[in-house]
Amino acid sequence: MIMQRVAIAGASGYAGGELARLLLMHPELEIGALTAASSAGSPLGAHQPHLPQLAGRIIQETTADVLAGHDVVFLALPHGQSAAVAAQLGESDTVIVDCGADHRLADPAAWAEFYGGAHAGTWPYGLPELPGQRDILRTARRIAVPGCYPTSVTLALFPAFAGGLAEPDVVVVAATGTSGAGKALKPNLLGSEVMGSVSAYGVGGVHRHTPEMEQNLSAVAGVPVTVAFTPMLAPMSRGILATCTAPATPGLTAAALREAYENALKDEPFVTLLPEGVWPATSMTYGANTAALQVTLDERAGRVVAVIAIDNLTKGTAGGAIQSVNLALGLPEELGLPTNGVAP
Ligand SMILES: NC(=O)C1=CN([C@@H]2O[C@H](COP(=O)(O)OP(=O)(O)OC[C@H]3O[C@@H](n4cnc5c(N)ncnc54)[C@H](OP(=O)(O)O)[C@@H]3O)[C@@H](O)[C@H]2O)C=CC1
Ligand SMILES: CC(=O)N[C@@H](CCC(=O)OP(=O)(O)O)C(=O)O
Repeated sequence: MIMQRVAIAGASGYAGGELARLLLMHPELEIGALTAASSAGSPLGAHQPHLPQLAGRIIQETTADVLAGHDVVFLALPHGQSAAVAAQLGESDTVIVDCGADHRLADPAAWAEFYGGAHAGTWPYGLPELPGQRDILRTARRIAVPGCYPTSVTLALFPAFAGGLAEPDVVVVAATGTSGAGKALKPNLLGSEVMGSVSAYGVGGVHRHTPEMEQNLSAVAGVPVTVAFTPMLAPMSRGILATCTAPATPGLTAAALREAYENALKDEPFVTLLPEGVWPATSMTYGANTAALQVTLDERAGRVVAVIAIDNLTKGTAGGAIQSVNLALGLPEELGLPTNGVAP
């Protein structure tokens, strides 16, 4: 069997480390160059000690020359850097996968409002579960990996909007772990600030993932969907738990809602609709490329309520990225990806 060679730019970071962990388990992808910035020249084992199989590999500079000659290049770099590196790589048949935000948004005005600076362009969106998206990804040579919160919220609500079961007025409250912010030291992420406390941040419609959620759900609904999004920081390293609600369309019953979700998700390998009465917890999805989902109708408030858990680094970044790459390379979508979590 001829293995396809894969480079990871940003290998010393959280997303790069999770890509490497998963790629070590992939039967048809082999890890080639590992690159970064300030850590170039040092062994990967100094930055990702949980990956002994790669401990002796030396991290290289992130240059077009080092990344050339691979079948797939994952860019797990800060916003702005991935567009710059992708531009240096130029036109090629290599599958280039941006784990950052640079190529996710279709609307340059939304980019300018939430990120600022020049919009790099729009690449095929790496969420195979979105209706119609699998076929697009099968021929894609550029892939924009969704943000971690948009992955969770889109998976939680797309069955409701695809079935015309909810009004386009979404409210999301979601808690995330600290790894979502990356490895660099940030004052609000010091252990003494995070331990034993849950706090809201990015309140009031300013979080940069808001337009991405609206983009995804509007495409499914066929009308503009607004999302009122409140993120929260929870004292855990990994995980997102998102509670997503929207007004139910008149006449919707709990049974019809459940049936619509069952039908929409029955063939999805990485979205589990939990048995009725079982509610998602981040611990169910730790290290798995699986989203754990539950839905109900709040009949008193007249709202669809969907609760979803993902691992932000697995389904929310690296696992979702490899799932899309499997499609782009003509491999089985599930190949090499863990579906089971770790419990307790
Ligand atoms: N963490 C998460 O849950 C998620 C992250 N992402 C995205 O993945 C990307 C990486 O995030 P994350 O891993 O958390 O971030 P980290 O801060 O943990 O890692 C950043 C990585 O990028 C490297 N790097 C920084 N600047 C440059 C540069 N100029 N040239 C080359 N390499 C550079 C760093 O290298 P060095 O250490 O040598 O400086 C490091 O390897 C981001 O775009 C983020 O949006 C997406 C979804 C979720
Ligand atoms: C705790 C924390 O700060 N979390 C990050 C998670 C977002 C993330 O990782 O998203 P990108 O893929 O767009 O980088 C945040 O809210 O900005």
